[in-house]
Amino acid sequence: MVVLSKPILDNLAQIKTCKPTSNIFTGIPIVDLSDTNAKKHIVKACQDFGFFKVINHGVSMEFLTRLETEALKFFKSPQQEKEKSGPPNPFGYGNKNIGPNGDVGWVEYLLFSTNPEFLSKNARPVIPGISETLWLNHYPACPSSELLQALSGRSLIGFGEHTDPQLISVLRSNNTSGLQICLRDGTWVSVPPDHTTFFFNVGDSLQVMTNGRFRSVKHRVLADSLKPRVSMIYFGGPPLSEKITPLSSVMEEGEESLYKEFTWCEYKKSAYKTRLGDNRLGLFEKSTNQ
Ligand SMILES: O=C(O)CCC(=O)C(=O)O
Ligand SMILES: [Fe+2]
Repeated sequence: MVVLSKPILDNLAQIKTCKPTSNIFTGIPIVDLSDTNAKKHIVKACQDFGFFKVINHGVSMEFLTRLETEALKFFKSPQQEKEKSGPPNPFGYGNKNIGPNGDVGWVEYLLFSTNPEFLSKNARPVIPGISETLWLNHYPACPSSELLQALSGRSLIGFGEHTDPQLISVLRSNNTSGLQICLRDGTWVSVPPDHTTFFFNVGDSLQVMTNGRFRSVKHRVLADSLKPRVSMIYFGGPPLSEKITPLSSVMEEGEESLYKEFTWCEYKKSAYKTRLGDNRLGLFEKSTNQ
């Protein structure tokens, strides 16, 4: 019998585990930004999967490695030091608790705003007029053989299943696996990591703006017990007061919106009251007989 020490049991108590899947997804659409047809490939990928990987993006490896090194430096600092940058409310350091409604994961993170009032004078938003957040995640490797044994082959959930509420998310990670996406048929598949590329995923707002043509993809992260994973995600969302409605340019004649009208501010407020895995868009869907 394995007798676990109290701190390890405390660590495990609230964090969910799941059976690791060996389902490696080899069909991820790859968009080459140097290809003149890149736009077409992006649209198809957003329709089919809500997910794609970008190569030839022009961001230097040296810059990405520097960012990763700085992120790791922060996450390796003493817990007390890190806590001084918390809570993540709305920006700062968070540990295990994700959001205010009881979601927990094997993850610590740092949330930044790119809002001008928080930025140094040398920094500027990536897309002016868009509400932007940067999120750094660190999924530590399993700290002890005791915990590893207690898991008995199961994986700790690093970041539980969810869709991103914004328009688009751009993710770069180190070469540790963990990210999984849910395909249309409900199968979870693992995305092979690639530290040289960026992964893009469609968020809820873009699903609404395309009246369901683009798919806000459900995803999650399983922690790797042997290697830490570090990821950085840029979330581009609408401005706060913006109404989220289907774009007239994508609608066909006579086509009705599948969603009730709402602003990004209303959506954020409503999402804040839900759990990570809830279908947040459900509240804003029109019922079929409306
Ligand atoms: O850390 C990752 O790889 C993805 C995390 C994620 O989905 C998120 O922060 O919304
Ligand atoms: Fe996400």
